[in-house]
Amino acid sequence: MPDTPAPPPVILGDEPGSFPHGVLAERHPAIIRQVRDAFPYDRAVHRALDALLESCVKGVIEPLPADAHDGERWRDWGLDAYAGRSWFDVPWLWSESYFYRRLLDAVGYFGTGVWQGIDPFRPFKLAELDAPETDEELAVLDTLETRPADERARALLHGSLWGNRADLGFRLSDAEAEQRDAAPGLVADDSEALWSLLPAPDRGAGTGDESAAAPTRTVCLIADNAGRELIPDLLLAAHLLAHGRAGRVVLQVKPYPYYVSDATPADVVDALRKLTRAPGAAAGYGRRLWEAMADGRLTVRAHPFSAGPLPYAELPDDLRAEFAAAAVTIVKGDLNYRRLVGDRRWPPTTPFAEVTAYFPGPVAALRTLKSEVITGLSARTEAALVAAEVQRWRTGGTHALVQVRP
Ligand SMILES: O=P(O)(O)OC[C@@]1(O)O[C@H](CO)[C@@H](O)[C@@H]1O
Repeated sequence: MPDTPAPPPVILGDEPGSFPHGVLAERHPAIIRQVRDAFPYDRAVHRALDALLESCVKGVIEPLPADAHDGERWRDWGLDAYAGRSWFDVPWLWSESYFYRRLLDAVGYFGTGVWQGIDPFRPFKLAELDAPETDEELAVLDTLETRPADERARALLHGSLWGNRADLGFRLSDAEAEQRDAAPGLVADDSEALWSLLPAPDRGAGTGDESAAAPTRTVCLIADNAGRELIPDLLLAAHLLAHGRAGRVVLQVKPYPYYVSDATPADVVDALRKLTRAPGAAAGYGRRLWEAMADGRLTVRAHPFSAGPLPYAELPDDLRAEFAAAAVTIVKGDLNYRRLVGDRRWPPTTPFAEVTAYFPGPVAALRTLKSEVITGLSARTEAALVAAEVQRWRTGGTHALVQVRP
């Protein structure tokens, strides 16, 4: 049997000065401060936030409270092995996920008191949804109305891709991120392979009702951020449904607030309301999506694994079966990319198809580059990026990719 080389090391946060270390040592304390200032929390919450702040920079990972509703799940996800160790010495992906779980505990999200179920990130998400930039982006839909369907499809795909820059956690530790111009061109672009997985029906042979053409084709869309990313994701979903490229879209969101701006079911509702109340063409998209929710062509799922600390190689059976049955699973964003390829120090030219071979069905990644993990670059692209930016291209959020494994 041929020897399979061992995969490269998993990323930890233990190297001072590195990007992952900065997230644990600086971004997490900043998130605690921001959340604390955004609500009139009581003394118990302030004390719990103080304790989390102390623990996450100087302390060790502590177990969940004995009565935690998801204690067993987190034990299955490795808590027993990591409890008592420094946040910096365990897989970075795991540390980050557990931080958000602990933050929700600290603010009483899972408790029985007054703060139960209150999203600590909601004020930031709403501010973004109401920002003039969001309205400007929606107004662009009016100019697309008269364009051919294929051109509209490509524009909406790019809208969804670049929407991934709208990540409130990222902007917290990189305040200039939004001002930096996006780099023209993608570092990898398999968008044609994506479209060939989702062919538009042949209009000549059709009944006139294009949406009837692909009744059985399901697209799974693993969403990332709420607001200015989720809206273009929903617009893309609406287009796929309306033009018969998909008969059904399953939108996977997080079951609870996570990574500051990650979308939850409540955020989907906010985004749909925003669309239906917008002027111009946007309202039509909103109305069609509303109807699609009602008749089951658009479903929202919030699986616990979506906010789990593990790579997708460890998908639970039910999700595995869902993705296996989909025409394609579209995986949005940086964190989901890390989970898809494994949060490891891959040489950038490692083939994307190789590292995602385990995925149960066709998969497409739409991501702006905001962390060090990368696969599937050509040697030429990597060399050009390094020549221009040393390693800054990996984390600056200015580059993007569409990678597909059919
Ligand atoms: O998944 P997203 O929203 O595109 O990005 C998440 C992110 O901002 O958070 C992580 C660091 O905390 C990185 O993976 C990335 O920079």
